[in-house]
Amino acid sequence: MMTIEIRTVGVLGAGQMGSGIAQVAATAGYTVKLADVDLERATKATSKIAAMLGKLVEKGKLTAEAAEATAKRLIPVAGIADFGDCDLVIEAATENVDLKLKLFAACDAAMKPDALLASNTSSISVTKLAAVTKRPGKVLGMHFMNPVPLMRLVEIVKAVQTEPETYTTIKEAAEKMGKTVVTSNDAPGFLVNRILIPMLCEAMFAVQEGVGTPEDIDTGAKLGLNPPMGPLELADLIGLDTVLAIANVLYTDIGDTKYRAPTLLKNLVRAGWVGKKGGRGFYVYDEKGQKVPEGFVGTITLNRPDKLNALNAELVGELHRVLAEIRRDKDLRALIVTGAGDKAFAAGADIAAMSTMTGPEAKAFGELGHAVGAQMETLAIPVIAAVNGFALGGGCEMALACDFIHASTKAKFGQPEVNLGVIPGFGGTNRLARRVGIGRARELCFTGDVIGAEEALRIGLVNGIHAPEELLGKVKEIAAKIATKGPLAVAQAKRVLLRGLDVPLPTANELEVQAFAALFGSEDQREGMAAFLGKRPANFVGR
Ligand SMILES: CCCCCCCC(=O)CC(=O)SCCNC(=O)CCNC(=O)[C@H](O)C(C)(C)COP(=O)(O)OP(=O)(O)OC[C@H]1O[C@@H](n2cnc3c(N)ncnc32)[C@H](O)[C@@H]1OP(=O)(O)O
Ligand SMILES: NC(=O)C1=CN([C@@H]2O[C@H](COP(=O)(O)OP(=O)(O)OC[C@H]3O[C@@H](n4cnc5c(N)ncnc54)[C@H](O)[C@@H]3O)[C@@H](O)[C@H]2O)C=CC1
Repeated sequence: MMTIEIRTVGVLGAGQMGSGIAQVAATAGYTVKLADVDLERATKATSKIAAMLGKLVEKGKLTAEAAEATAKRLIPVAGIADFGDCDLVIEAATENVDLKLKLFAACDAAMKPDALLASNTSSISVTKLAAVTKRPGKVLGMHFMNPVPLMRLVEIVKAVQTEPETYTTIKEAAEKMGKTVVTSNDAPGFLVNRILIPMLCEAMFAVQEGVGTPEDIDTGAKLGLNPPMGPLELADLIGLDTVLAIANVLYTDIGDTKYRAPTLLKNLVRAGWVGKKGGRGFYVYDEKGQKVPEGFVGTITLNRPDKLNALNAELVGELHRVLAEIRRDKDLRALIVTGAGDKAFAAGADIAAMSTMTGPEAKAFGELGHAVGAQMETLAIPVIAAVNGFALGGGCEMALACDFIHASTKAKFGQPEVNLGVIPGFGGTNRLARRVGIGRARELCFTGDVIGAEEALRIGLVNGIHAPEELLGKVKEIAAKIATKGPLAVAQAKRVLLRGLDVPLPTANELEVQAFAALFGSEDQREGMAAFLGKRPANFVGR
């Protein structure tokens, strides 16, 4: 019996797997119709694939003509109703049996009678899916691996009903997409996940029982067993929701408790921490999907909210002590300073306390504030101010002593000391002039005017403004990004930028050359450059 010749492929589900399948199918010369829950998602995924093809052109792995022709073969569509002219539909929607049964019945109704229907399911019975269609002989599993464009395997799963011609046609199609095929009969988890999922779950049980940290488990597996990724890194890549769904199928269908999912996995999924695609799983990821080291970002919160975090001798003294401790902490790579409550970063030095101070007492207090500013400026790690409300007087000065400032849209800045018959005493006059220019600093210090976040952004006092509820998250993202960079390099950049401000340009340039050269020979310099050349993320250790 002849089976259909495949020209047009429908892909249902435009997530990480569906997008990859659409890319390799279009690259192989098939016309591809990509659908998701709506046209918008399918269109977004199509644009992402086009961007990915563009990257391959930049890297010289694909010609511009081939990329253009491939992109033209990719058509986002609104849904299953558009699959009428497809010769093959590959379903790659969320791993949920009820959903897939519904989608299979709908595809079957929309597709022409001789077209083939495959599922990329990781674990669900293909025989069960075939049984809800009127074409059970034309159904089978076509299990691609993640990331689809890079992984060479397709596991073909024969349903009980699959006709031999269906198998042969699909095998040829997979090979045309550049893949090697292995064949599995329909059993829970097929071949690859039957082996993989218990291994991933075992690694999670080890974390759950406190046997080792995720880092040690992954490093142990990578260096001891030689796979390219550790089991927990791989679970994060697959998606913890998908791993849980597969584990549940294995457990339910085989009925052996050795396949049960760890509570830790269930809890992570309940928390929405589904791995790399969601930004957090066993590890934390930035927007580019790069792993962000945790525990490297510290936060100091000025905590006296009933007085708008006004800086009295006790609070400034405590700040001085904590900063001295932070200087000795070899693990920290960035520090955030913010204020408690939702009204103030710090509304200045404590006016009640200052009102009774003698000249010498005021001098001592001012010197303590200056010492704190100098501590922040000379720490080897960047200090970022997250200004969540008023930053007035000494509060504005504390923020200015940080390397840079991000603020909430309701932040207010000012040096209103002239209203009290004094001037800034924690370094505000000079740091403000260096940050926003002498003219603006003079006006702010002479008038005592208080300015809003927009104006602070306009004059360069702050680097960015954010909705109040997003401020700390955004600043943490910036700090986390810095924490992924070479700590020695960041420290040298901070030092050169600070010291360079106060010396003539030729001297500043000399400082830069010395710092640049000093980094050569460090472990981090060797690692950073080797990682670039090896096309992998760098793992900096600060040595
Ligand atoms: C002599 C040593 C030299 C060393 C150098 C020191 C560093 C300097 O350069 C000098 C300075 O910082 S001088 C201080 C500059 N800051 C100001 O003038 C802002 C004062 N605060 C305000 O205008 C309003 O609270 C504000 C507009 C911010 C908010 O108004 P609200 O009506 O929303 O809130 P309030 O009801 O006023 O405030 C809530 C509670 O916080 C207390 N407070 C606010 N700012 C304070 C401050 N800077 N010092 C002491 N207490 C302060 C305020 O009194 C109130 O407390 P309760 O009355 O007990 O509820
Ligand atoms: N993540 C992995 O490493 C692998 C996953 N798979 C399988 O591939 C399938 C998809 O997984 P991923 O792409 O990782 O998940 P994903 O969460 O990245 O993508 C799933 C996509 O399905 C879409 N979807 C949900 N309901 C839909 C509906 N009613 N109609 C159309 N689209 C719908 C979602 O909007 C989403 O875009 C699952 O069956 C999974 O088990 C197979 C091999 C590896």
